[in-house]
Amino acid sequence: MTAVASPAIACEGVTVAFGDFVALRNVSLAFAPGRLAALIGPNGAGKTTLINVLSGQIRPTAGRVLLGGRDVTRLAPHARARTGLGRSFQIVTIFPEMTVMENLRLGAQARAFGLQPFWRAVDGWRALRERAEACAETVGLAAKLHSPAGSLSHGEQRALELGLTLTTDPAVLLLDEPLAGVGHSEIDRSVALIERVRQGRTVLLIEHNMDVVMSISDEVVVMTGGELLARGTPAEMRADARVRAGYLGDRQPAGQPMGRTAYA
Ligand SMILES: Nc1ncnc2c1ncn2[C@@H]1O[C@H](COP(=O)(O)OP(=O)(O)OP(=O)(O)O)[C@@H](O)[C@H]1O
Repeated sequence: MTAVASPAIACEGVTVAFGDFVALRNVSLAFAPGRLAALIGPNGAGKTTLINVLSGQIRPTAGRVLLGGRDVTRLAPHARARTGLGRSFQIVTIFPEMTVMENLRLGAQARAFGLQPFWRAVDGWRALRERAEACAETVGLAAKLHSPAGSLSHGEQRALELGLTLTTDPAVLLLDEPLAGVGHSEIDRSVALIERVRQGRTVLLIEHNMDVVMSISDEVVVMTGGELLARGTPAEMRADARVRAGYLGDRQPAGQPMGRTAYA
């Protein structure tokens, strides 16, 4: 009998209600290791809510979340981070007056040790510094290690944000609009960076830029009104009549962002 690998991350029957409003209704999804999937859909479709459920920021009203086959539904975000899950947020969450190194070191510390004092760990400080340097190198900020984060361009700040998600070397990365606010001149560089960090990882990202979604994704998941509408390869989604009618058709000129997000 052939062994079937567990999905890297999955949710089963997830429903999220905010009072009377149902933001997610019975959503089941599984992502195979090493794939990059994009979550698309109009504003309010439930994309961020789903990412929040997967990362532990929101406890679902019903359903469960599995990480590498293990039920993590009741684990807090930092506990999930320690089991190999990284996430970024729609807004940049770095400390502008701290240097790139300080941001990364603090990020590594918070994720690796939580509220525990890091100096309890053997060689904790050196390990944090080395991890921070490696992350800076990966996201192309090695030359800016000692620059205040606030002095970086927006694209570089996004790169730093991505670096922060890598401090625990996560197997699964959840990225909420990693290109939000990145100007045209920096998009190619940011996309190349995502391509680099996805190596050896499973990535689920929310993105409104359809050109980027169609070029980097192994698969596309389309949501609307808190439910799954369709799922498939970029080519399949382009050809899907329901998806075309809703998002990719005449209403949506090629290359234009979908929904609210504007690109400078
Ligand atoms: N904490 C909350 N309390 C009440 N309603 C919420 C809460 N969080 C989200 N919602 C609602 O749930 C719905 C889904 O929101 P969500 O942010 O998941 O959508 P989205 O697909 O990520 O949209 P966008 O592309 O605009 O970010 C929206 O109608 C939103 O107003």
